[in-house]
Amino acid sequence: MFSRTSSFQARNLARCFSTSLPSNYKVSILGAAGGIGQPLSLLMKLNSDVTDLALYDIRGAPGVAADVSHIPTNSTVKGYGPENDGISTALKGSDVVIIPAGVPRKPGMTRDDLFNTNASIIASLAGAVADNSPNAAILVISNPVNSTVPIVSEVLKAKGVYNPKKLFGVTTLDVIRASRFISEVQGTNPTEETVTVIGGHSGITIVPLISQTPHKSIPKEQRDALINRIQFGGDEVVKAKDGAGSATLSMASAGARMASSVLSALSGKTSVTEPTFIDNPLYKSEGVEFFASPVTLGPEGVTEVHEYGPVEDYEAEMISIAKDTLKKNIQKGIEFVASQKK
Ligand SMILES: NC(=O)c1ccc[n+]([C@@H]2O[C@H](COP(=O)([O-])OP(=O)(O)OC[C@H]3O[C@@H](n4cnc5c(N)ncnc54)[C@H](O)[C@@H]3O)[C@@H](O)[C@H]2O)c1
Ligand SMILES: O=C(O)C[C@H](O)C(=O)O
Repeated sequence: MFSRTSSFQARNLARCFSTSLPSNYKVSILGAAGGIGQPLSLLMKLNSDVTDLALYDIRGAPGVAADVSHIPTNSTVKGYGPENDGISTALKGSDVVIIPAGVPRKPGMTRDDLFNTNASIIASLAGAVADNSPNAAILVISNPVNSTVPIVSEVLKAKGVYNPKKLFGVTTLDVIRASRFISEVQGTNPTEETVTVIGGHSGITIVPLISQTPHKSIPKEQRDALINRIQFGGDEVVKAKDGAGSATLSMASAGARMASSVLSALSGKTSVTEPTFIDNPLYKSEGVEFFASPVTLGPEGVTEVHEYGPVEDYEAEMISIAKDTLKKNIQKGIEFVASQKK
């Protein structure tokens, strides 16, 4: 399915410059009027690879579109609601579809507690993507990512349009948190810190590989606290927002970074390596169908899935624990779609 490499030494963001082709892409955002959707719409309006921005939400998208459309960049913006089958028009011709639609956590909830509400939202949006933009790259932000990505995959399979090279669970927020948090501990510049984060996107399934950074020798107590903060960074924001939702602005920044990498690779301008939660060939023999690995992106989506490389014993143990939880989360998504067919 994908090519693979035997080890991954490069940092999370390796860019190999090739030809510079003009880009001309349509991007749709589903859930565009939400806490993530609005700043993400703004950031995609600022992306020069985008010429057509379609904003869809069950409420409020035309207003967001009117607002963002006044920014003088080279793209047109249109907003769509559910009336007149707005989602079909929004999706038609899309090269990239970004999905932050769904409910966020409140204090005391896990991401898995969102499953009952978000699973059906995601399944229905995935069906619309399959019908209207089957060749688009799909970036799933809605939680629980460990289950919503398998849901999208099952829906696309049922519609006969599944391309595993173009389905991405967005785990970039874990990556940017890792850079920020490690720089706080080490007193360094966060823009120069890169940490490979693998596994999934919830608590113990988030595995930052500190041993592959220049800071592998930080004292164990400090290191454990750092890993815990990266794994549970989402809870920090949920607690601070005190019932008003979860991370939106940092998430928009992370989502825009991932979307920009995908767009840049689609155009053949750059080949970028980013960790992302994909239908992963590397761990299927262990029963783990999806796993976030560093992935090189190209004009057809995923071109290479990288092994995570050498890790220390404590990290190997974390990876093993993450895989056990991931198997259950993935199965839950698959079973949800199967139950809808009955
Ligand atoms: N992957 C990550 O790292 C990450 C980070 C932060 C948040 N999230 C998740 O992203 C999701 C959105 O978070 P938010 O803070 O933007 O929530 P929000 O409530 O502010 O916005 C969600 C938006 O989705 C819209 N929506 C609901 N059902 C829809 C449907 N069927 N079609 C189109 N739009 C629909 C709502 O109208 C709303 O505007 C949550 O599930 C949250 O847990 C993921
Ligand atoms: O924590 C959440 O529920 C939102 C998001 O997944 C995050 O990591 O911030």
